[in-house]
Amino acid sequence: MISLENIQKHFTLGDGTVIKALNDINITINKGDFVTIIGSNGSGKSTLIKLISGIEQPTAGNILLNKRNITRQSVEERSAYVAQVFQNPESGVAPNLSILENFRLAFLRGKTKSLFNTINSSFKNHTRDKIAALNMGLENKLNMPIGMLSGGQRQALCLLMATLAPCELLLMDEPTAALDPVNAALVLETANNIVKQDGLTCLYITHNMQDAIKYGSRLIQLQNGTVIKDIDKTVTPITEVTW
Ligand SMILES: Nc1ncnc2c1ncn2[C@@H]1O[C@H](COP(=O)(O)OP(=O)(O)OP(=O)(O)O)[C@@H](O)[C@H]1O
Repeated sequence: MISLENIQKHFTLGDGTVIKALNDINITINKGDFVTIIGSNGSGKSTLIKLISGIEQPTAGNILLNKRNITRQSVEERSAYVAQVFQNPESGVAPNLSILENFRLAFLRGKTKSLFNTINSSFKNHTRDKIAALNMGLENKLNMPIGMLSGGQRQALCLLMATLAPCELLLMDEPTAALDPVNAALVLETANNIVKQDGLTCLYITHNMQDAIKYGSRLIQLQNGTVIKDIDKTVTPITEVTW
């Protein structure tokens, strides 16, 4: 589905120092893959995700989506098929808008925002049902500003919102880093269910060894900007992960 061909990403600092964040990455991610990405600090995980979402552009190499070259496409253009959940639950929400209004904005991703004020009862009921499935009791707080919720509650909603509009690729960069273990597990289970139900392709960065073992159908390990492991977990189940 998505291929990274001979990807390099270098950052040049103010003093001329060049940081080689990614070196000659060649990966093909197939439709339906749930790829867990691990690696030590600075190994290039976030940079890889940013290249796929379009936040960063590669220094060299190409990114192909269904054989179409999207290397120079903007984040906005890619938002038609890429959904992203960030590490910080503050990101990706408008804190002063209500839960319902945030869901409306998410639903309108890639469409005209002039439809923002057309929240009808059907949209409200649909949103309530989706949120009720989280079992967090948030379906009764649709008019509450989303900024008043806890980090875990917000992150669970971010995940639902990210996948509200049709998308093919879900990118998650340490989505549970700011959460306690109970909320982290809830968010990951929600993600896992959405990925399976909607048949999404997913890239998920984690520093948590247990999560790296438990979630995903494939595991990629980066080190110093290169891929050092690429394991199909459906063929070779993993019981241990070392950084
Ligand atoms: N905008 C930037 N400017 C300069 N250097 C950068 C920039 N973004 C990333 N880097 C550098 O690129 C390398 C890879 O960074 P990246 O954030 O991708 O690593 P990571 O594996 O996600 O790390 P972590 O686990 O700590 O989040 C690091 O050396 C980092 O300092």
